[in-house]
Amino acid sequence: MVSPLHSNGGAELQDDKVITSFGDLAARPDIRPELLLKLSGKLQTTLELSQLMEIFFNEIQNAVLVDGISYSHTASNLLMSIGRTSVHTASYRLQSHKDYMGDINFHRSTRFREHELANLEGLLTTLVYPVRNALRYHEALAAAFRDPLTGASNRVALDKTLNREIELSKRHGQELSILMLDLDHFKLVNDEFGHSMGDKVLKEAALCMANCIRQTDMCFRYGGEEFLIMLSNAESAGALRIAERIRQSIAALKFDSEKGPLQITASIGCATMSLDDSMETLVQRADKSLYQAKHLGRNRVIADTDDIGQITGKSHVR
Ligand SMILES: Nc1nc2c(ncn2[C@@H]2O[C@H](COP(=O)(O)OP(=O)(O)OP(=O)(O)O)[C@@H](O)[C@H]2O)c(=O)[nH]1
Repeated sequence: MVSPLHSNGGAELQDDKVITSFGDLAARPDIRPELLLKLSGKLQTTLELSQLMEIFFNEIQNAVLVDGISYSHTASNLLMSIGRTSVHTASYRLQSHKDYMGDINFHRSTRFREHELANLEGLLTTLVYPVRNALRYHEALAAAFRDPLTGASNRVALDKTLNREIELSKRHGQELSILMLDLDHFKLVNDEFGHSMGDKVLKEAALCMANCIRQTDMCFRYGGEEFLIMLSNAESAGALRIAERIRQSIAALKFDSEKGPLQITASIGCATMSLDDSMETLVQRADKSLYQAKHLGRNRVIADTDDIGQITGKSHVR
C-alpha cells in the first residue's frame, strides 16, 4: 500500500505550470504495463536499499520526471537521497499490511500535476515488496554485527571497521584513538548478585559508553566484560577526556538488588594511532595500558601516549 502524506507542499510553491520538456501531458499515456514489468524486474536484482532507490529514480524518469528522491526509515537509521531536492515535494508512506517500510519524497522544481501523482503512485507499488525485502536484509546484516545483550557492535564488526578506519585515518592524515575498557571485579558481580544482574550491569555500562561518544565513534563488545571504543578524529588528549567521562559515568551507576545496592567501576587503556600502527599493534598498546590500569589499582584511565610503544603510566583519576 502506498499512502500519500502530502503533495506539492512547502511555502515556496512557485507556479503551476506543466513543464515543457515533458511534452504534451494531455496526450501522454499513463504508465504502460511494460514499464511496470521492466521496473519490477530491475528492482528484483538487489537487496541494497541505496541501489534500489537509484534504480527506481532512474527508471521512473521514463514516466514522470523528478529531480530527486529521498527515502528514510528512522527505526533502521536509514536516510538516503538521490538527485537533488527542490521546492515541490510529493511524499508517500510505504506500507505492507501493518508493516511500515519508510517514507519516500519526490522532489521537483515544478509542481506535480494530478495525473503525474497518480503515475507516481502506480510506480510506487512496484517498490513496496523490494523495499520490504531490502529492509529485512538490512536488519539481518545489522544483527549479524551486533552483540545481542548490550546492543554494541561485535567482534566481526570490529575487524571490518577498525581496519578500514585505520587505513582511512592514515590516508587523510587524521588522528584515531581507541579505548580498551574492562569492568572491574566483574566476576564478583555475577557471583554475589547473580548472572542476570551481571547482564544488567553490562547493558547499562554499554549505554554509558554509547552516551559518552559521538555518533561517528563506535563501541564494540570485545569479550565478556571488555569493550573497545573507537574514537575517530580524536588525538590522545581528546581520547583521555572521553575515557575519563566514561569512567566517571560508569562509576556513577547505581543498581538495586535484593542483596543491597551495587556500584561498579571500570579500568580503561587508551592508545592513539601512529603511522606504523596496524590494528593488532594499536589494540595491543591499548591493551597494555588497560593492564597497567588494572595493575595500578583499577577504576582509572591510563594512556599510552608515546610513539615507541612504551606505557607512560599517565593516570587521570578523579
Ligand atoms: N553476566 C554475564 N557475565 C559475563 C558475561 N560475559 C562474561 N562474563 C563474566 O565476566 C567475568 C569476568 O571475570 P574476570 O575475567 O575474572 O575479570 P574481573 O572479575 O572483572 O576482574 P578484573 O578484570 O581483574 O577486574 C566472568 O565471571 C565471566 O563469566 C555475560 O555476558 N554476562
